[in-house]
Order: sequence, then C-alpha cells, then structure tokens
Amino acid sequence: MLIPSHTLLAPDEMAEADRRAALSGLSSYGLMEQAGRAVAAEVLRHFPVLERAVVLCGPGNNGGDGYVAARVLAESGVPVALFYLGDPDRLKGDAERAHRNCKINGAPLSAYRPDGGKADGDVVIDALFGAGLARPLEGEVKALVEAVNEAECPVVAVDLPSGIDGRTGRVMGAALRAQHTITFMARKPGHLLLPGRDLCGHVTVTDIGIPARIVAACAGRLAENGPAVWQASLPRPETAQHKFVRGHLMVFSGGPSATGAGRLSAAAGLRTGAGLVTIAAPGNALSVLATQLTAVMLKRIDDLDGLEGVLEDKRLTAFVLGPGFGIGERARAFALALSGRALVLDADGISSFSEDPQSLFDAFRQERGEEQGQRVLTPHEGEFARLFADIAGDRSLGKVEKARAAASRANAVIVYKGADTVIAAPDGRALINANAPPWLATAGSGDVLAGIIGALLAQKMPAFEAAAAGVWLHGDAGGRLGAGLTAEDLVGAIGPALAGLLAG
Ligand SMILES: NC(=O)C1=CN([C@@H]2O[C@H](COP(=O)(O)OP(=O)(O)OC[C@H]3O[C@@H](n4cnc5c(N)ncnc54)[C@H](OP(=O)(O)O)[C@@H]3O)[C@@H](O)[C@H]2O)[C@@H](O)CC1
Ligand SMILES: [K+]
Repeated sequence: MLIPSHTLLAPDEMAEADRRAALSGLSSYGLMEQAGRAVAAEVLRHFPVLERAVVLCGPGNNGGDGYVAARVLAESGVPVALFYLGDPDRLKGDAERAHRNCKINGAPLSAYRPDGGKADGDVVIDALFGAGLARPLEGEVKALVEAVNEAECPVVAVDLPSGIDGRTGRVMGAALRAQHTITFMARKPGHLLLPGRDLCGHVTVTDIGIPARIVAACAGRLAENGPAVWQASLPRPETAQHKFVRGHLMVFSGGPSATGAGRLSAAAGLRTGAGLVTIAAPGNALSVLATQLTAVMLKRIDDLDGLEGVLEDKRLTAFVLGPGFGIGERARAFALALSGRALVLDADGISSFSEDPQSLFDAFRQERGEEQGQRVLTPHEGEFARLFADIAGDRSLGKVEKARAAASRANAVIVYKGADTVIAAPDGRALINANAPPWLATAGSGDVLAGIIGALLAQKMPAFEAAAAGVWLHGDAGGRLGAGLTAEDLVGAIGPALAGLLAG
C-alpha cells in the first residue's frame, strides 16, 4: 500500500501515527534514525561540495533528528558545527539517545554567527522546532532566525522551517526561510498554506518506515486538491449525448454598464462543458449583451416574478449569481429564490448578505429541493470576513478550520479563495489548492472560476467535487498561460486544461 501524494497529516495526526507505529512494535528511535539520515542524504545531494554544515538543534525530537543528521554528515567527511538550544543534558527519550550517539562537541545557540551569502558560506540544517512548535519564537532564538535569514544562508529544514506552524502555515514570531524542507511520511498543512508554503522552499517527503496503513488511518479529512480526489466524478461527455444531458447553466448579468463579468462566467461555463449556457439580464442590458454573444443564449429577467417564472423550467440545472450583478435587495431576493437549486454565489451575491448573513444560511438550511446541498459560496478574504466576521477574526483558527466552520454554518461548500484556496464541505471534508500561479490574480479571474464551477454543477457533479475540480482547472489553465494573462485568455485555456484531465 502506497501513501497517496495528496495526503496531508496535521501535526497531531502525525504524532498519532508515530504513537501507533510504536504500539505496533516499531522502534521510535529507528524512525528518528531514518529521519536524520534522510536529512543528511538530502544535504549531500543538494550541496555536494560544502565548506561547513551548521546544524541547529532544538530541545525536542526535531533536535533529535538534527543530532542524527550531524553525526551522519560528519561520518561522510563534512565539517560540521553544531549549536543547541537549551541544555542538551536535559534531552529526553529518542532525542537524548540521538545526542548521546553524536560525538560532536556543540556550543550554545548564542555562539553562532551566521556566515552566509557566498559560495563557501554555511549551509544551515534547521532542526530547532518541527511539529512541536507550541508558541511564538522570541528572544535569542528569534534573533538568530532573523540573523540567518538576513545572512541568506541556504537552509535545509527538518520537517518544517522553524517558526512555521504545521497546522496553519502561519509564522509564529519569526521563521526561517528554507531552500529545502524534508518532511516525513506525508506533508503537513503548513507546507501548503501560506505563508508557510513560500518559506519551505522545495519540499521532499521521505518514507521513514511508518506503515502506510497507519498513516492512512491517522489522516483526517484534509488533503491537497488534485484530480485524484475528484476525477471519478468529472463529467465525461459522450458522443451520443444530447446537449441537454450536459446541463443548462444560467448566469445572471448586471445592468447595461456591468455585463462583462457575467459574460466571462458564461463563456467559462460553455468551455467547461455545460450543454447550454444562458445569460439572464434586465431588459435595459439586452441590447448591449446581444452584440457580444454568439453561442451563449440570452433571456430577459427583470425582477423576482420574472425569475420565478423561469425557475419552473427544471432543465435549468445550475445558476451563477454575483459577478457584476450589483449589491442590494435584488441580489438578496434572487439568491433566496435560488437557494434550493444548484447555485454558485459569488462576488456581489455574497456581499449583498453582509448585513444579515444568517438569512442566507437559514434559506440554505431549509431548502430540500432536488439539488439540495448543491450550493457553493466563493468568497475571497474580504467577502469571507463580510459573511463570517467572527470566524475570520478568530486567531486560533487556520484557513482550513475557518473554511470548515463557514461551510458548516452556511450549509454550503465554501471556496475560500486566495493563493492557497481552501475548499471545504459542511461535512468536514477540506482541500488545499496549490496549483495557482501568482498571475492568476487578475481582473475577472473570479468570474471565470464561478462559471467553471457552475458548469460542473450543471453537469451534475456533486458540489464539493465540482468546487474542487473548478479551482484546480482554473489554476491549471492559468499555469498554461504564464505571466500577463487576462481573464479572456483564461477562458481560452480551459479547453486544454480539461482535455489534459480527460485524457489522464
Ligand atoms: N512524529 C514522528 O513520527 C516522528 C517525529 N520526528 C521528529 O520529531 C519532531 C517533533 O518532535 P517534538 O514533538 O518533540 O517537537 P519539536 O518540534 O522538537 O519541539 C518541541 C520542543 O520545542 C520546545 N518549544 C516549542 N515551541 C517553542 C518556542 N516557541 N520557543 C522555545 N521552545 C519551544 C518545546 O518546549 P516546551 O513547549 O515543552 O517548553 C519542546 O522542547 C518532528 O517535527 C520530527 O522532526 C522524527 O524523529 C521521526 C518520527
Ligand atoms: K525545523
């Protein structure tokens, strides 16, 4: 049994895997030896010629890995300087044994002066803190972390760069900036969530011998977003299918001066395989839209009465409301009327509920329609704070926990957007997305995403999978284009991204 590469283990889940491995008879010191040896091997691989390896060892098992790595590097003929935090005579358990086996005379951390920024400078092996980081760095250790970063020494981090919270990816006081990070069995959320991801450098996952079945049993409901999670439910068009079988997506446009966002969503929806896409618009926007649309159809809807009439058509299988729509009572009324249908609520559709988010959540909770549960909210950070102010402001929660709490409260799938978008379902499933290039943050990008997800919903993909696949496709399309992309380019790149997936 292999550990799937999208597996993520929170630090407490990793500790549980460690505990169960010990219960099953595996030597925990053996795991530490494997870990330390893997670190040494990685250092030698990346720095075949090095003047001095500086190993910084902390007071716990992360430090223990460091003592093993220091010993193995020294045995390989590398000059090693070792600096420790706290009194090494007070080390316990496996770390104490690793220290005892390492015959290198170290010095207190305060004695280290980073020598960096040049070819023969220090390579720093960071074994100060890993999964056991319990509070912000301060005092001498904080000053040292800042000095190493300032000196631009190449850093190889053991498990996590010290100062990164493995659960949330947050910097606790200060954190080392690593070039390489070696972690064990599976990545932790902090390797993918920002700013942690940026500070890890290149991450290598090493198998230190914990059986895969134990890792699988300890892994929770969080993983990295990717095709393995949702490919089985991706709609696959078949030649004999009628276009209605591939669903009918309706996108709501704003008024005559705000039709661009809806058009982007609609175009993205068509590219993502919805059989039919209609833009619904107020009468005064029809002439503007008519000159801009070809394959996308147009329908006049001025008010709630008009919408309710249209909703009787059950061949409409999903809706996108929000891009360019305008904030206010009309948006609220439309969203509530659509709350029992498969719906992507984005942008203005979300902001319209900032005064009374509960009214939206109540509507979502009550609806028991055919598409019950097929609701996706796609807030960026500002919109998230408007709808879930208390959750957004809770410093004890990381982005994953925030998205989960919001999904549970709203009874909807949440796509909490950003460079590290998190997708969460009301039942606790969550994914962290990491394939978005920085240039994806461009005007209209969110409108395209809403259209992609809407089209997948229209094709009857379950909401969580549709949201996750949509986010991934959006990132993949962006990655195919490169810097300088526009939202229109992004629409054009959906086809190749989708083709890549369907071929896979
Ligand atoms: N799990 C496994 O399968 C395997 C795990 N392995 C390795 O073990 C690592 C986890 O080890 P760990 O649990 O001992 O925690 P670790 O990161 O060493 O830190 C705890 C120490 O730091 C201290 N401390 C905390 N915060 C601090 C602060 N801000 N400022 C100052 N001090 C602070 C804390 O002190 P205390 O809070 O007790 O006062 C305690 O002494 C893991 O990352 C991996 O590298 C491998 O060997 C292979 C098998
Ligand atoms: K570390």
